[in-house]
Amino acid sequence: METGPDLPVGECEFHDLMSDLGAWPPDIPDAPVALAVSGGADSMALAFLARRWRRNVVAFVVDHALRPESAIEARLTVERLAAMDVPARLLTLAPFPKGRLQERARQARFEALEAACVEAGCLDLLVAHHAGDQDETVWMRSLRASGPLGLSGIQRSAVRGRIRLLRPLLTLAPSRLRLTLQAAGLPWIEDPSNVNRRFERVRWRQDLTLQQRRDVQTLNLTAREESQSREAELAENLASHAVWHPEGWAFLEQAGMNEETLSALIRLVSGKAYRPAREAMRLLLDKGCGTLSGVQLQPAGRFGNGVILVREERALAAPIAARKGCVWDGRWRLLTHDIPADSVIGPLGDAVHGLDLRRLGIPSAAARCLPAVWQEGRLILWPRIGYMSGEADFVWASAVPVTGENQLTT
Ligand SMILES: Nc1ncnc2c1ncn2[C@@H]1O[C@H](COP(=O)(O)OP(=O)(O)OP(=O)(O)O)[C@@H](O)[C@H]1O
Repeated sequence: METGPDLPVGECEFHDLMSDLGAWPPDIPDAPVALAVSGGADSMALAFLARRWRRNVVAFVVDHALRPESAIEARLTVERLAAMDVPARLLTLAPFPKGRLQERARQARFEALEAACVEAGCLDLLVAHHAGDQDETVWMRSLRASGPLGLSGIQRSAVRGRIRLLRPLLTLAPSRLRLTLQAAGLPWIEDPSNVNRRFERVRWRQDLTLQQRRDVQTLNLTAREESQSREAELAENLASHAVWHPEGWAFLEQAGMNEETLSALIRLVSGKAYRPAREAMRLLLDKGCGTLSGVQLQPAGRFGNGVILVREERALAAPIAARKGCVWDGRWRLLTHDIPADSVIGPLGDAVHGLDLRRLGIPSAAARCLPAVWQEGRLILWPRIGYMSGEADFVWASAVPVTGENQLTT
C-alpha cells in the first residue's frame, strides 16, 4: 500500500493505472468496459473514476437477494450510477442452496457478471479490490503457509472464463477511494458485514499494524517476482514438452515432468479453478501414475514417451439440463441452439464404442468423458470437438488458463 499523503485519486493518476493494464480498444458504444459495482465506497469510486477515463462504460450491480434490504440498496446504487452518467444494470441472483454461503455467493455473482459482460459485448470487467484487500489476503495466506503463488496475492489482471478481470485500484489505499468520493460529493452504501468481526478478513482489516502491513507488502513483492520467473519456466516447459488436445486431454513428455508443470496441467484438465494440494502432488509425481483432483495420470503408451492426463470418469459432474450457453463439468460449454427440451448433457461413456478412437487419436478414457446430449437415456447429439464431426458444438470452458497468471509486473 502507498505511504504517500492521503489525497483523492486524480483523473491522470487513474488514466496511468489503466494504461499500465495494457492497450485499450477505441472508446465506442459497441465495446463498453464493464464495472462491477456493489454500491460500497470502493466500487463507487471505481465507477466515478472509470467514467471520467472513458465515455463507454457499463456497470453491473448484483443483488444476491440474501438480505431483505439488498434489493432496495441495489436499486439505489443503480440510480446513483445513473446520476453519475454511468449506465447500470441490475442482476438479481436466483436463490442458491444452503451451506458454504460466501463461496457460493461469490461464484454465482461471478457467473452472473460474466454472462452479463458477454451479452453486453464487454471483454474486460473492472473490480474494485484495493491495497488493503491485497495486504489482508497475503497476510492470511502467509498464516496458512502458502507458497509463492499464494503469496503473490490478488492478481491485477486475470483471465477468468470468457472475460478478463482487471483490478486497477490494487495499489491504492482504501482511504483514498473514500476521499475521492467525498471530494466529488458522492454517496455510497456502508455494508454492515464489512465491520463484522465474525469474518477473519474483517478482524485483520482492523487489527493489522502499519509495520505488519509493510512486512506483508515486502513478502508480496518477493513472492510475485518468484512466481513470475516460475511462470516463465512453466510456459517454456509446456511449450517444449506438452501437447494440449482439444478433446480435453494433455500429453506430457517424460523430459518435461516436474511438479509445477503437472500441477498446472492437472488443474487445466480437471476444469477446476485451483491446483491440487502440494503434498498430494508430490506423491503422485513419485508414483508416476494415479488420480488427483479428478484427473487420471497414466503412461502415454501409443501416444509417446511420457504421460497423458485425462479427466477421471468417476469424478465427472452429474448430467445437467442442456441449454445453450451452459457449462457441464466445469469444462464444456454448449453453443448449439435448438436443443430439445428435457435433454441433458452427460458423458459419452459407453457410446465411445461407436467411434474409431485410433483414427481420431483420442485415448479411450478421455473420449468417455467427452460431453454429449442425451434424451431419456438415448444419445441424440454427438460432440463436435477437435477432429470429431458431431452435431453439438461444445467449446472448452475451464475457468482459468494453464499459465499467464502473473503476466503483468506491478
Ligand atoms: N453485489 C455486487 N455487485 C457487483 N459487484 C460486486 C458486488 N459485490 C462485490 N462486487 C465487486 O467485487 C469487488 C470485490 O468484492 P468485495 O466483496 O471484496 O467488495 P465489497 O466490500 O462487497 O464492495 P466494495 O468493494 O464496493 O466496497 C468489489 O470491489 C466490486 O467491484
